[in-house]
Amino acid sequence: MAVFVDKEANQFLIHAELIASAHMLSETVERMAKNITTVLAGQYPLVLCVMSGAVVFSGQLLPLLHFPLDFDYLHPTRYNHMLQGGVIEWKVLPPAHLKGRVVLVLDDVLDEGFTLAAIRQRIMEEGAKAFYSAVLVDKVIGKTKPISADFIGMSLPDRYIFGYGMDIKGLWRNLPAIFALKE
Ligand SMILES: O=P(O)(O)OC[C@H]1O[C@H](OP(=O)(O)OP(=O)(O)O)[C@H](O)[C@@H]1O
Ligand code: HPA
Repeated sequence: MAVFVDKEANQFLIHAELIASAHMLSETVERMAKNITTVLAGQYPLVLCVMSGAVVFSGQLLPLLHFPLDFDYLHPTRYNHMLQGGVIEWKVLPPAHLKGRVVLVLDDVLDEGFTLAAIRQRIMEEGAKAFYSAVLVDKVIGKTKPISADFIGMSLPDRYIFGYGMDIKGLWRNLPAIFALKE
């Protein structure tokens, strides 16, 4: 099993192209933290990490937000180890203590936008006072999306990306940079 996984994982890396380096990502997250601070400092927001893809982004961003906040997570999934999205399945729903709060949702990638739109709908239905979203990557897909993010790290072309929290068939969330398969 481990040998088979190693082989598949190495094949992905051999055919990968660097899209955003660790240095570029750290500068991007610093800039986002400044923008988020300008808008949300003093509002005691509830910050929600969208598991699993936003785990690295959230972990890097949080220590740069120097104001009081609460932190929790939610887990919808739509890709489930596939390269194309399907129906949204809620593995973990947004927490009940969001009622009356200013909520900031952190996600790794805004692709077709269905996941973030479903998250916003659920959070507003549960009684949040205001909804903000920050995405590390906004993909340029040439189609109108059902939602746009309030804070965007970088726009990238419509290619499947992985690393920095994002998986390719469940693998390589642990890479420190963002890669895409060579075209
Ligand atoms: O804009 P969309 O096309 O809806 O896609 C974006 C969502 O897809 C990914 O999650 P995924 O379903 O892969 O869950 P995971 O992070 O647990 O793998 C990603 O983390 C976003 O939340
Ligand atoms: O390009 C992607 N990479 C990883 N996860 C994703 N979820 C939507 N698009 C992507």
